[in-house]
Amino acid sequence: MHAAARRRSLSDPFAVMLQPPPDESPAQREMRILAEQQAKHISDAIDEQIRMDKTEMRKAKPDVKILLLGQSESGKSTTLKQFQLMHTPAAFNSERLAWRSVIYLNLVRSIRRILDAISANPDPDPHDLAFDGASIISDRTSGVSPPPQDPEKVREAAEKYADYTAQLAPLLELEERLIRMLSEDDEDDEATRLGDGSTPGWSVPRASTSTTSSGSVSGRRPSIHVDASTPEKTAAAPRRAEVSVRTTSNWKKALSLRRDKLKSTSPHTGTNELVGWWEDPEDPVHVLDRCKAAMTQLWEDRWVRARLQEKRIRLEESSGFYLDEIERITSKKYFPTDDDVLKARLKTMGVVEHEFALESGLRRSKWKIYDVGGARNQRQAWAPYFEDVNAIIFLAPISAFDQVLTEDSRVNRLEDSLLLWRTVVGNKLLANAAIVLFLNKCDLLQSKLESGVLLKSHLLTYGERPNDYESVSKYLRNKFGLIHQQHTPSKDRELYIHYTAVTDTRRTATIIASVRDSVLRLNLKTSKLM
Ligand SMILES: Nc1nc2c(ncn2[C@@H]2O[C@H](COP(=O)(O)OP(=O)(O)OP(=O)(O)O)[C@@H](O)[C@H]2O)c(=O)[nH]1
Ligand SMILES: [Mg+2]
Repeated sequence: MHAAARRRSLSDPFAVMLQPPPDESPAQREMRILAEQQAKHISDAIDEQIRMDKTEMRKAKPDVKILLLGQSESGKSTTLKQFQLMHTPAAFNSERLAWRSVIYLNLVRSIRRILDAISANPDPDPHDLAFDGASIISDRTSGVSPPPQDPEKVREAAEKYADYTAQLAPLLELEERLIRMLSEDDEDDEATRLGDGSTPGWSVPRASTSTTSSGSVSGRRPSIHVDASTPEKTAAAPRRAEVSVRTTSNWKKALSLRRDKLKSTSPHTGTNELVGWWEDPEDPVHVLDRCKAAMTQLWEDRWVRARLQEKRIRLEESSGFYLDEIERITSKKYFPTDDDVLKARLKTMGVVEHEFALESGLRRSKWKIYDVGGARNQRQAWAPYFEDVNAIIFLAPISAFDQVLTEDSRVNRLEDSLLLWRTVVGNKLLANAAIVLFLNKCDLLQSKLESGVLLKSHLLTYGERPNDYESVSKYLRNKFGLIHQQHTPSKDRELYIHYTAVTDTRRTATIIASVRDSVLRLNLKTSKLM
């Protein structure tokens, strides 16, 4: 309340009572004026405090709350990285070095996938089916036993496998070490509590870890762990399971700060000096450097490529693919580029919150963006965030039409995306939220179609339509659009659809700017209506 409004009028009985007495002496008058001045001073201070509190409150409340939704590997965290690159580049840069370990881990994992694939006695791994883009149709008919093998070929395969495994054994040890490094600041009880990722304790917003644009973390400690939660990922081979991260900041900090530990005592001055990580004999880069030639040989081996093709393993289309750049990635002074960081794959567990200040025209707005885990056992954590969200960015990786889910190899990824989309757009809590659909991984869709993979083999309703990028992308756009139209609880809600490849910085920057403007425009319209 303003001070003037608190001053009492003469009709106020208290004001009448407080009127100066008619026989007031000059000394009394002076005292009274002083007291009134003090009271006014206090009253003004209170008013100022209230005004400041209001401003603070306005500051604390984000203008826009956005949820990134979509199945696992749809590109949610990559989209968030693009927001960071555009709006908090300093924070992105400060975390760049920490991504090195994830990139190494992705590279080592690709090598292990090849070794598994060429193994003479392969251990059937449902992840590989999901990973290599095996179609749901071919999976369902794969009960046929393989033709009898030529003994000479079997011997050759066994020799090759033994040879490569011996040369690359240090990499397999390095994989364990990298996982340990990434989870070093994890707490035992936390890791246990996380369990299968469905513990109610962290599935509600309150329990989420809050990260700000500058990368600071508040709330619970993060944890990175090998996700052995899904049925397929049991005792078979925990190393095969994907490495996941509950939050993104502490591990980044821990690995960036590792640089500070790299001090050596100078032989000349006797003082501690900061040195590069490559001077640290324990750094993973040395193992990678030693295995560089064997890795390159393995990846370029035509016999190996033929085995991968037989098993329909298309590593080039997989997440965290760096095999074409072994030389650069394993060099001693390797420093991840923007593209390397965007390509790095680390599965999200739980919900991660990021804040951004976005400029649009002359207006600066505060955005909170929530990145969630998209795997099936993560989805129950989404609903508590629906309530007052302003917009949803839903990512549907349309290149995945011939792939199955990692967590359930019976389910086609496109089918899962369509069902998930239907649930999201039909949700009443989201009736007032703007819906933005990213038909993502368009780059992969294009190369997949060009390599001859037919959409109609996986999506029967596609029929005899042409199998080119234009026709397929348009068809899928219409399919998603129609589901929205049929299931939306508010008929006049606008749907914004974009064809995206969120690893492409230039293209995504334009799309993000357009999303920002649409969301702000809608927000303004809604607040005027209220
Ligand atoms: N080529 C290509 N790769 C992409 C694209 N979008 C994402 N990726 C890659 O796909 C992988 C998975 O992306 P993420 O952003 O980690 O997926 P997510 O949706 O956060 O997955 P969860 O955390 O498991 O829910 C990463 O290695 C990305 O670099 C794209 O449009 N094109
Ligand atoms: Mg993620």
